[in-house]
Amino acid sequence: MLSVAEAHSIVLNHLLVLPAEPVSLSQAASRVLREPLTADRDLPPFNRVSMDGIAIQFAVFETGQRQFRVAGTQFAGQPAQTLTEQTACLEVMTGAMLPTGTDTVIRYEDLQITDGLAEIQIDAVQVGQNVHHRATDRKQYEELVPIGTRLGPPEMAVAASVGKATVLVSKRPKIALISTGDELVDVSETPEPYQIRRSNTYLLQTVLQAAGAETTLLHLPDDADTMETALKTVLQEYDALVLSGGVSAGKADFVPKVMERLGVRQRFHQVAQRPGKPLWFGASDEGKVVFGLPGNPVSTFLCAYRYLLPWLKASLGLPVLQPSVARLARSVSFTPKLTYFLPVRLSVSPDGIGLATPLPGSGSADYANLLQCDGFMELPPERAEFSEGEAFPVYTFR
Ligand SMILES: Nc1nc2c(c(=O)[nH]1)N[C@H]1C(S)=C(S)[C@@H](COP(=O)(O)OP(=O)(O)OC[C@H]3O[C@@H](n4cnc5c(N)ncnc54)[C@H](O)[C@@H]3O)O[C@H]1N2
Ligand code: MOO
Ligand SMILES: [Mg+2]
Repeated sequence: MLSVAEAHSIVLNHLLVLPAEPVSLSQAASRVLREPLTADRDLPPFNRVSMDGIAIQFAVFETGQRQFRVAGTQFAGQPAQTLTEQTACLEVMTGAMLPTGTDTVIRYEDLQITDGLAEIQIDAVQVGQNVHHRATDRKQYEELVPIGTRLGPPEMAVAASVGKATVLVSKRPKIALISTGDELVDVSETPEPYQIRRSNTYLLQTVLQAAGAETTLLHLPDDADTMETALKTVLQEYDALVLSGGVSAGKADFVPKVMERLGVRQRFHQVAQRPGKPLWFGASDEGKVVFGLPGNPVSTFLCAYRYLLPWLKASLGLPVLQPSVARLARSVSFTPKLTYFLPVRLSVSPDGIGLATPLPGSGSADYANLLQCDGFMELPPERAEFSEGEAFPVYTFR
């Protein structure tokens, strides 16, 4: 049976190829850049006054002069004025252009202005102080944000400041999230005693939307022909399908068979792991990708976090999620020769070390257990005993 690392690597060999599309900047938050952002002007574009006060010529201050006649006021949003009389000054406001003929700004806090005469009350003045000089942050044409960056708050601010009203980004992958199972009813329905409400697709939607996918929720019964007919259309309309349920050994587990009929070639079925052993993965020759996640909710979640999310991030050109490392807060035994994804609660010990406390629970159908869970610790298959204090990788989702 395939190892976790082998399955992960096969999944990452089937990334989506996403076209680029222009979107207006107001719709671009969290999208992934397909063009670099470059400075259209120097940053800052002019010598910018950075404190409210007066602008003077430093050479005059150096001669010992402390009183300067106020010759006018330079506000932000105006072209630069010129100080014609060298021994005078101009009042200047933060964000204004530094007036021509001046080079230094003294704050109001360090002055007294009486009857149009400003008296400087400090001696420690540096030439050029309180001026944010043109091009000191970045030069015109310099690349500010490279291709492949996700547009977070600073990137959005930079895009706006360089005039990108429209920005080229990766198209969001269209992913269909499909629950399967005759026992499943809609969230709005009252289940019969033999039914439950479907929950996996809501879990999947939360994982995938946050990472930038456009998702649609669908449901199919446990009937191979109905599934085949419906999925034929779905495959044409979406970049990828994520099914939950119908992939293990039951008489109503039709997903692998239906996918084969639809020309989606199986790349693997079953991974040496718990939970999630029945995981199915396939791709069509046209590049459509299908994840068949095991239906038990904890398996669905683990597989979504360990395989689907890295695949989506890599398809978007984003860094694939890296596990953190924590120490086991108590010893654990697990004898099957499978990678064991242990649900844990994370905390920090008094000496600053990350601690993972195993959560008791009744297995992979116990989705209520996830409410207390911060992540899954990945314990390797070749061992059965894991001692308190040993460190292992943890995939966290909080
Ligand atoms: N003989 C074997 N039986 C099973 C095996 C096995 O290897 N041999 N594997 C077990 C494991 S591990 C898992 S996990 C499940 C996987 O089952 P399927 O992927 O075939 O899923 P279903 O049979 O359709 O459902 C399993 C379970 O999950 C519930 N479910 C399904 N979808 C949803 C949903 N959208 N929301 C909430 N709950 C859902 C479903 O009601 C079932 O209880 O198979 C084991 N069996
Ligand atoms: O993946 Mo199954 O969830 O081990 O029960
Ligand atoms: Mg089944």
